[in-house]
Amino acid sequence: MRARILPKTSLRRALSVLPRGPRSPTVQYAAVRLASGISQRLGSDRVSFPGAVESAFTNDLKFALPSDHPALPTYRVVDQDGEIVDRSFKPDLSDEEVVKLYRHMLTISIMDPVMFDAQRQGRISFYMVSAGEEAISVGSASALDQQDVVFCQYREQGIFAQRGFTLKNFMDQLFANKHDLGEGRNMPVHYGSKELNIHTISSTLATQIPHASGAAYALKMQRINDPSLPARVVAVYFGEGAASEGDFHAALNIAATRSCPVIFFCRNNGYSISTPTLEQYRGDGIASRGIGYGIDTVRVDGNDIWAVREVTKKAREMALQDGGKPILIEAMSYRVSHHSTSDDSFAYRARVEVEDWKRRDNPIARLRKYMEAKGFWDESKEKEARESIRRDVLKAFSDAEREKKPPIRTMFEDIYEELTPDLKVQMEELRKHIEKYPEEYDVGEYEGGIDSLKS
Ligand SMILES: Cc1ncc(C[n+]2csc(CCOP(=O)(O)OP(=O)(O)O)c2C)c(N)n1
Ligand SMILES: [K+]
Repeated sequence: MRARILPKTSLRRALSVLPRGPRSPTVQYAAVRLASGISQRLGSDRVSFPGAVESAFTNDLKFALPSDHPALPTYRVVDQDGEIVDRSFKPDLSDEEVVKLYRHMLTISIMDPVMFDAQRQGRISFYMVSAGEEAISVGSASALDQQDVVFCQYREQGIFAQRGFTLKNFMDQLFANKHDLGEGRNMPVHYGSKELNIHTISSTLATQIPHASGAAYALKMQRINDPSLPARVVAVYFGEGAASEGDFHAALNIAATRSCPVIFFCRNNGYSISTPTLEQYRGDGIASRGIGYGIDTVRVDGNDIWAVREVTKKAREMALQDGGKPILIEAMSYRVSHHSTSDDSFAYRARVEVEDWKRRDNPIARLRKYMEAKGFWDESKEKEARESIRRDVLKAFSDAEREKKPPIRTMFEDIYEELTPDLKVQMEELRKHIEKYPEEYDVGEYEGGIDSLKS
């Protein structure tokens, strides 16, 4: 007899009728009994294992094969030619709002090569561009609430731009000047903004993912204690390479078991530095992992800003249902650029592959074609937009480059509320050292020079 497979949701449904919050052992056992009661009614055996209460018994010895499961489809609304392919789609933005999104994508794509070249000229120490991924960051950010909490990896400058990070904010961080919100302590591109609810980027891959689950759990608990608080979700971004880290798995599982309102947003761009996805995994991308952890999952065309917006809007809605739950979005794209200024990607991929991709599809060109077809964009508007953005980028660049670095003293601050006696001694040692070797240190670059080290 072939066993009947029960809907996966039945245990969850059984648990959902029970009161929320930590459950007593008796309540937990009741939920398992309830769920196994459902399976008994459908005619399977009487015993059910606590680890698989919804699994029916079978006499067929059969291994589940990945090939039995077709790859998850990739949702899209607008195709490469800017044509709407989802007939049910209704744009929810005015023409002016669409232009705003487009300008944010353009801004990033104009700032990126300027700063990449600035690194080559030795004017900043490092840079990473996000060419080909502008729709993912701008589109998803446009579907979040400003109060939602965001964790980024490092290739999501479009999220910062969309949430209100200005060109000055970008440049101040890149030049590590005295206006940098991080006081010059991080490598370039490791932005963060408390005001915009975006946590500071960390170089250490995937650490942001469990942080995001924890933050989502905190939001959920705060709202249980005070239901008048606004409903917020956490959105966390990472590459498919970062999803090979243990932190990714721990984060998904804790979010699933604790029902945390977090959107896991994977940018699958085909490469983790030099490692192509073919060598990174054998399963159906990152989406299959979400499903494996019991998380509602969708795959989307990352070059289609409309599709990215639609799935993010829906994901946000779902993440707030039933008291909160995690969602996974896998956005497919292609990393058009080198990984960073420290990489030459033609050492591991063919130039023709990249050229092919550029010709075939591009998120900015796609939205431009859409806007032109709708009749609210044309060549002269494009030219004006590109020129004015380029002017703004160069102005912010030269303003930020001219500014002094933060006071040297700031390197001792913000660890403790006040400088500890030990830190005061170290600061004094540094001051004496600089005074002893004045030719070795150009303290004039730093706000306040050596005086900031006086206690
Ligand atoms: C824990 C850790 N391991 C390795 C690295 C080195 N590293 C930096 S970026 C990167 C590739 C990550 O690729 P992916 O997550 O797919 O993002 P993408 O760069 O493609 O946007 C690696 C291996 C790191 N920063 N941290
Ligand atoms: K990647």
